[in-house]
Amino acid sequence: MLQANGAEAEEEEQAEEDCPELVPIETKRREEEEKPGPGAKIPVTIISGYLGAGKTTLLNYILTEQHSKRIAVILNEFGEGSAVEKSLAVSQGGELYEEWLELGNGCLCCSVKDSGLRAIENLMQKKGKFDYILLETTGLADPGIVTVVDSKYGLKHLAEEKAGGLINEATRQVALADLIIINKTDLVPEEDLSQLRTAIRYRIMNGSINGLGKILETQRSRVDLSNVLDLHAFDGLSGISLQKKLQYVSATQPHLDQNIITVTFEAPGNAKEESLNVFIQNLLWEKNVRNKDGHCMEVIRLKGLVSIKDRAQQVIVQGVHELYDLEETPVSWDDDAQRTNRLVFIGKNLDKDVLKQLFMATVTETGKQRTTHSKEGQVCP
Ligand SMILES: Nc1nc2c(ncn2[C@@H]2O[C@H](COP(=O)(O)OP(=O)(O)OP(=O)(O)O)[C@@H](O)[C@H]2O)c(=O)[nH]1
Ligand SMILES: [Zn+2]
Repeated sequence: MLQANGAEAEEEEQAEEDCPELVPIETKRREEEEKPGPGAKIPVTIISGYLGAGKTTLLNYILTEQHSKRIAVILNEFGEGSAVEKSLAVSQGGELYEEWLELGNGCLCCSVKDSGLRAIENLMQKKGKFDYILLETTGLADPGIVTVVDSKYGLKHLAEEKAGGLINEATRQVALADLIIINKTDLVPEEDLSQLRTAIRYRIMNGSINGLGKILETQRSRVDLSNVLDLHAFDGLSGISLQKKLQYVSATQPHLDQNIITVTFEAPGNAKEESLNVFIQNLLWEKNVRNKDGHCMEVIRLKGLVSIKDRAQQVIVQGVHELYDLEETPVSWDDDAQRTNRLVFIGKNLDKDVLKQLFMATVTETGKQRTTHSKEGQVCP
């Protein structure tokens, strides 16, 4: 199923010539590593997983947890909304060496061939400043090595049907992972967890190149770091390099689910908390917000940095399917500066103008929360 045919094999060879070897393995001992020789390799860990599963939470945990490792992070971004993602994701201080990489809404294999690879190369030039490179890819990107799975929505993602009987993203991510982290175990009862475990094991056995993914369960992505950073321990077993994996995937699967798009915008002003909640609930719970064609918008993932009226602190909005949170950050708005709300929506049938207009209605004093694009009493399927 995942075998390359002749033409694809040629493409693979071509790609291999273009791409410097990225083999993520061969961690040297600390002492040996102090003076990195020409052949020294820095392990690359790719954190994959469906939208909102907990990848950034895992990155943040790794970056803030006490450990003696020097880690570089490349975090992919969502187009213009990158400022949001950065402010949500960056852990301050430390001696971390960070380099930001815009992958747009793209997939990893394309990105690794152009800007992604260059960013990694740039990091390689700074060899000696860090021991590991971590790279986060979006849920829709091609699979990597550590895959984070959402306990609450994982089964749904694994079961999603794709046109033409193609393997869905969630399944590919799980099948290709060296390490699978079942996260958010706090959100589900044991029966659900056990069902998810079974489904994942089944996918590993049946859809896999390596078939040896290790499974861990976490809350807030708190995993024993040796499991994440020392993936070379598993690699010997999988017998296939990162680059090969990416090529297998790019040769056999369309890159992204075309129907799912990202919409981002910025808007000035202070939102009224109650109106903001109604806006979000209409989108995530009622699902009664329609685009210009009359199709109901389906938001899979929502994140943003918002300004709420009478609150000094910046507030982060996080939504994953029907669940959402408004969380005050320790960061205060600069009094003199215009407060700017930044929002990122990922989903189907999204319309930027409509979303922005509805959001703007929550920030104007007179704005009534009235969605001209929702039909009374008619809920989307
Ligand atoms: N209840 C619960 N929530 C969690 C857990 N881990 C992460 N979250 C929340 O889930 C939301 C999404 O987490 P992120 O780490 O941003 O997910 P992500 O995979 O990086 O998301 P994308 O980059 O948008 O694909 C945030 O609101 C987190 O606080 C957990 O173990 N339990
Ligand atoms: Zn993230």
